[in-house]
Formats: sequence, structure tokens, C-alpha cells
Amino acid sequence: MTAPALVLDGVTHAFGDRVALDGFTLTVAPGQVTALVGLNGAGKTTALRALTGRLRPGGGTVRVLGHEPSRLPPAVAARFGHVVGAPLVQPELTVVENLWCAALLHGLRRRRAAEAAHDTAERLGLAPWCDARARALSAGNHQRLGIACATLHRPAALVLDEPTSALDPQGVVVVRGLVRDLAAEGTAVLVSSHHLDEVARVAGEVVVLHAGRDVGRLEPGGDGTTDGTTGGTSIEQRFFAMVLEADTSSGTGDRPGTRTGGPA
Ligand SMILES: Nc1ncnc2c1ncn2[C@@H]1O[C@H](COP(=O)(O)OP(=O)(O)OP(=O)(O)O)[C@@H](O)[C@H]1O
Repeated sequence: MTAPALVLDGVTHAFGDRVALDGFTLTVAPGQVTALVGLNGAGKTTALRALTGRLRPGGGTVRVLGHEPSRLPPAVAARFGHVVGAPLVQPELTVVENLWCAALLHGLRRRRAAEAAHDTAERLGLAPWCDARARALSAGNHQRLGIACATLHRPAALVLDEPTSALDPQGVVVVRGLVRDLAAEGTAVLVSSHHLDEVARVAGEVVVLHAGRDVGRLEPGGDGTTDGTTGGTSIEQRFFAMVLEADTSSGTGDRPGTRTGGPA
């Protein structure tokens, strides 16, 4: 069996007395796209930050390509890509300069770096902005640039936190295609999102995180042909039912921050 590329195993973390992750376990195998969904404050970003090494969790095990995230050997770091929080984009550099730097930082040689910068700018729809400084980009194009910088080296493992939050419909389609292509090449992808229909289209597994815990899986479409409806029940209805059930069984339904609401 292939070893998972991304591992969170029994991860716990609290900010003061606020529990963000409560024994959360998740693995992503090479070629797999897994989506992490949950309400605001569920713990998604905390889990992704643990994978990027920006947060050392209070307990549990975290591995990226077999290594502890804050101590990735350079050769392994060069096979990892992520956008969690602010992307690694330099505002004073142009789009193409940012892409070029990202390629070199990920170990591509100069000629290959130039090709990758050009190809990725085309792929992400950034070609018209190549000579614009990053600070002058719109929010959506800035997000496209961050994703481009994190993926142009064709990473073996990729972590994206809400990658389509600022994108127009065309950008959503472009990123969906990019994620699918990377997975087809063997990249393990973990993506968080609030767009349930969108993740149902791209992910093979949709994990519901609630109050820091894995409370179940939503059955995704995965083939791009579904609107996320299964047996007449929308993916949103199934999501809210799962969250409500988790609150009910843990007796936390009245706790601030855990009210589920949702459609009737
Ligand atoms: N730096 C921090 N200091 C204190 N509390 C934090 C910090 N970061 C996160 N938290 C808390 O940890 C919990 C999980 O937050 P997290 O950002 O991981 O949730 P999320 O699922 O990503 O939410 P959203 O969908 O709103 O982005 C929340 O209760 C949040 O308030």
C-alpha cells in the first residue's frame, strides 16, 4: 500500500481554553484529493497550519511526505506546495518575477523555471498581468498568483486553504482543472472550502470537521457531472444534518459557536 503523503494523526490543539482540534485524524494518499469542510471556527485552518509547520500542535502526529513539517529536508520541502493564510507573494515584484522566484525556490533550474513561470501564468489566466506588480493585482488575481506559486513545481503534496474564496466562476473552473490534473499526476491534495458543491466536484473524499473533530464524510460526486445531490438530498442538507447530529450527540448544541442553523 502506498504511504500517505499528508498525515494528521490524533492531533489536538487548544488556544488557551478554546479547543481547535480534538484528536483529529486524516490521511491523504498520493493522487487523492481530500476536502475539509466545516463551519467557521471548526478547526480547518488550524489543521492546515499544522501541516505547513506554522503551528506546532499540542498533541498528535503530523507528517508531510514522511517528515515532521517544521523540519522538512530541503529536497522534501521542494516537493511540497501550500497556500494557507497569506500566499508567499512579494508585493513589489511583478507577477512573472514572483513566479520565477517561486520556481527557483522550489529547486527548478533556470530554464525550467522560466518555462514553468510562463506555462503557469497562462494556465491561471495571469498572462495579461505578467508585468504588473503583485500589489496592484485584484484580490482574485492575487489569489490566482498565490496558487500559481504553490503549484508551478508540480508538488507531490499540496495544501490549499479556501483557494477559490476570491475567484470568479472562470477562476473556480481553472483551479478545479489544475487540482484534478495535479492529482492525476500523483499529487496528494488537501483543500479546505466552504463551497460544498465545488468540493463535491473535485474531491474524492469530503471530511466534515466540527468543533475540532471528524464527524463524518459527505459523499462527493468527484466526476464533475454532479451538482452534489444524492437521492434528492443536497450536499448542504447532508452537511447540516451531520453537524446537528454531532452537536446533539455531544450535547453542545447550545454552546456559543456551535449553533448549526442551516436550511430546513
Ligand atoms: N491564533 C489564534 N488565537 C486564538 N484562537 C484561535 C487562533 N486561531 C484559531 N483560533 C480559534 O481556534 C478555533 C478554530 O479556528 P480555525 O481558524 O482553525 O477555524 P476554521 O475552520 O478555519 O474557520 P473559518 O472557516 O472561519 O476559517 C476557533 O475557535 C478560533 O477562534
